[in-house]
Amino acid sequence: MTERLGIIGGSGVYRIDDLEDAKWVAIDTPWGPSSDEILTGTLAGTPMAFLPRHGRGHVHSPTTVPYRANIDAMKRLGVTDIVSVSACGSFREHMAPGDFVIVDQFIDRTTLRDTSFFGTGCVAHVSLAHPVCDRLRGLARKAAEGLGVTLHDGGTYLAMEGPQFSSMAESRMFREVWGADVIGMTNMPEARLAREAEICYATVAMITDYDSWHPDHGSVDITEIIRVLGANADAAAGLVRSLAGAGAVPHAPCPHGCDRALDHAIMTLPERRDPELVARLDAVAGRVLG
Ligand SMILES: CSC[C@H]1O[C@H](OP(=O)(O)O)[C@H](O)[C@@H]1O
Ligand SMILES: Nc1ncnc2[nH]cnc12
Repeated sequence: MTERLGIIGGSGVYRIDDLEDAKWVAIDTPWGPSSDEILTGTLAGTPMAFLPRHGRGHVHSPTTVPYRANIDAMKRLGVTDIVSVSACGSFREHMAPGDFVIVDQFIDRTTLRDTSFFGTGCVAHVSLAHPVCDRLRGLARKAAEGLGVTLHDGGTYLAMEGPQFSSMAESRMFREVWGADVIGMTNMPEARLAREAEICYATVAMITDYDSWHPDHGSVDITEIIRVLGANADAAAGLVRSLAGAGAVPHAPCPHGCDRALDHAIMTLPERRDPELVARLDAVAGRVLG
């Protein structure tokens, strides 16, 4: 199968331009439909698969995004590496609206989502100590250089359930006590599921606001977020173009083992596995389930 670079576009990023042989394709998955059709094509010679996380027209809330279907569909299309381009609030004075942060860690505060492909009848435990693929992160950082935006190399992304923004007390706690740098609502469980599907994953956080902690910036305001996203549209498009030329695909074996995450992860004895669940795992875990 053709290997592809996957891009998951967040708020404000609903399509990518300049693809050769561009085609929106619907992929059937055992986890239901993905957020939208997936845009396939070639950019800078690289086969691509682009998925608007919330769907074109922003249909899905952070809670109702079908994360499992999205990752499964990307896997079925041959995606080996996914870069998420996401709108985020900032907990750091020096990470200002308009800046990009190349995230390297996550804290998961989501509560209402399916967080795993595995379960009763096929139990698996993958490592998530380093949820971001360091090689892909390096490529994303390089791709973001020269876009004319201020870049921050490394940062902890806190994923909240939403859809409401944080209270000021939460915002202060996340920043002062928990050490988070940016906040969003979507990259978990996406990163967990990508790891289970043995897909390298990295996030470029586009800072849109100072959340609710900053004494000089009042509380987070969606109108302002949309304004910043609009102002960043060219930089986001430039990022995707240079990511395509960054060499993630064709995919060499991942030095961090993201693409072998299931090697020793499945605990359930073959004779005790649920055939229905095993069948649903054909794309995600077919490599190890046979
Ligand atoms: C439009 S502000 C809140 C919304 O934006 C972010 O989405 P995404 O990560 O898909 O760019 C955030 O997580 C919320 O879903
Ligand atoms: N302050 C914020 N909190 C959560 N998600 C966001 N997305 C953009 N800004 C955000």
